[in-house]
Amino acid sequence: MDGTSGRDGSALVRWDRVRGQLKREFGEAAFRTWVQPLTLSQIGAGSVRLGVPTRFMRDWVMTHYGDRIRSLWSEIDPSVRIVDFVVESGAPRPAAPPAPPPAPLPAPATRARAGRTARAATSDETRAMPAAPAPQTTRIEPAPTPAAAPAASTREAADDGLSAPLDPRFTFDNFVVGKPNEFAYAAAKRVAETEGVSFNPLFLYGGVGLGKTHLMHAIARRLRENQAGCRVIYLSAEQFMHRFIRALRQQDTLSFKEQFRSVDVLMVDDIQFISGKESTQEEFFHTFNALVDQGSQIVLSADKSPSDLENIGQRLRSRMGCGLVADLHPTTYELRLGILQSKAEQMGVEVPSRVLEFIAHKVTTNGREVEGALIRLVAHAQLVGRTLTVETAQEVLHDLVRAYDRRVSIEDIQKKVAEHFKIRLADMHSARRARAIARPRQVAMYLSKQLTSRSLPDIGRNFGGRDHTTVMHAVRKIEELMAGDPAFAEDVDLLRRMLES
Ligand SMILES: Nc1ncnc2c1ncn2[C@@H]1O[C@H](COP(=O)(O)OP(=O)(O)OP(=O)(O)O)[C@@H](O)[C@H]1O
Repeated sequence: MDGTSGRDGSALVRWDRVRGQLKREFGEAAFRTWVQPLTLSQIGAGSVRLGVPTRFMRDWVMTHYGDRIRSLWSEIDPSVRIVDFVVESGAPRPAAPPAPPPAPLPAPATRARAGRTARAATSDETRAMPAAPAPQTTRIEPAPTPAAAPAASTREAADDGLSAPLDPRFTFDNFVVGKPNEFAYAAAKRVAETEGVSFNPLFLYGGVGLGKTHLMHAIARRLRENQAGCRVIYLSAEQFMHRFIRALRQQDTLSFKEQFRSVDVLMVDDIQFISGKESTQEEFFHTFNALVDQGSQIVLSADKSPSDLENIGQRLRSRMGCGLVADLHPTTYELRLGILQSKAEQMGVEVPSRVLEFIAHKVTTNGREVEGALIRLVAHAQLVGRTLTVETAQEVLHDLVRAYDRRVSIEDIQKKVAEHFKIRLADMHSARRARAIARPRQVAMYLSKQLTSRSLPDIGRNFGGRDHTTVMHAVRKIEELMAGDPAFAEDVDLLRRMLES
């Protein structure tokens, strides 16, 4: 890389064009938060180096915008094939808090998937860089095509062009196990750690963002690590279909069949994608049968159980359901908290436990959304130099919290608690002090504090005009009782889960 001639006027013009296009595509707010702080550090033969102010920001930009930045550079200057992101402490930080909220949450499937094609630079690549200060470099290269696949520097890359890259964060060690996913986790581990076939197929299913892809990647990685020579192919059903269509177009279905039928483990993610796509289903059905017959392992994931998949032929559905079907249930508070702790650790940031608890209470959908909320909060705090507090979280995540509060109201909580403890709803507002009445009322106040973002005085008003200190006392009392009495804690937790579902 020629650092001296690097930042000439024409390079800056090209960088401006890339930035202009990014702004049009991602919008003003995302641009201001993520693209504006990048600086053109160097440009040389075939590569561009961009400076990023923090490591966290580098990871986020690389995952969410890296591929697009690289392809825009290549469009404007076809000689550019590599874009490096380098943490440079001197790179500008945005002067003012970005308003509106910093960045869009990653759009469920597409953004996240696009991010997964990026890979961290290997130490060899980093050594090849000039001696310029590049302590934390991450590089985006074009996804290898079969013809141009580089000599494998990672195991994933070694697996010819068939397999999709594996996200290095999606390992068994990073998967948080709780009641909702313990069965799926155990089944996934069994497949990953058994030589030969376990359950065929293993079919993992569950709603959006509950960890199916994470488990699939973990299985593939573990198999490759532990079983040398085992050919493991992991790809999405969409990629399977595109490969099939390409083979049809190139009149090369024979080698397509050979490729897919010679693997030891075939893993196909989001199999619901082939709903209504009859030729792909037909081809997949034959591949499936051939692999089962020859004793290869198959692992599939979907958003529904095999029997509930619509527009997939009956015979394929029944084949898919004849191994082990394991579902991932919606997350609980504890699981979300565990996921948040694990993600914060992976991001290398210290987040106060009260903040993590706040997110786990307020963002109740799935792993992807809680992670998105955490990233957004940490990015905001880092970029505008604020400390991570519950108040910051309340402010930065206000849209998510509001959406949640619309779902659970104090009235819902009162009704559910009254029903559960068999007291009259009117007693939530009454002045009666008998313990049989006062305790459920305290539970309802506690849950109102946990499950809504209403203030203490506001909660008090909804309980017969009580004072905020009464609510505070109720919250403390219930926390104390829960800590000392597991049966009571379970009861309160059950109520919370019913309200959250
Ligand atoms: N139990 C868990 N432990 C750790 N991380 C989790 C867990 N569940 C979900 N996640 C995280 O949530 C995010 C979304 O998970 P993943 O992509 O695996 O979801 P999915 O079930 O495949 O969703 P989709 O159906 O949308 O593809 C990932 O970052 C993943 O690491």
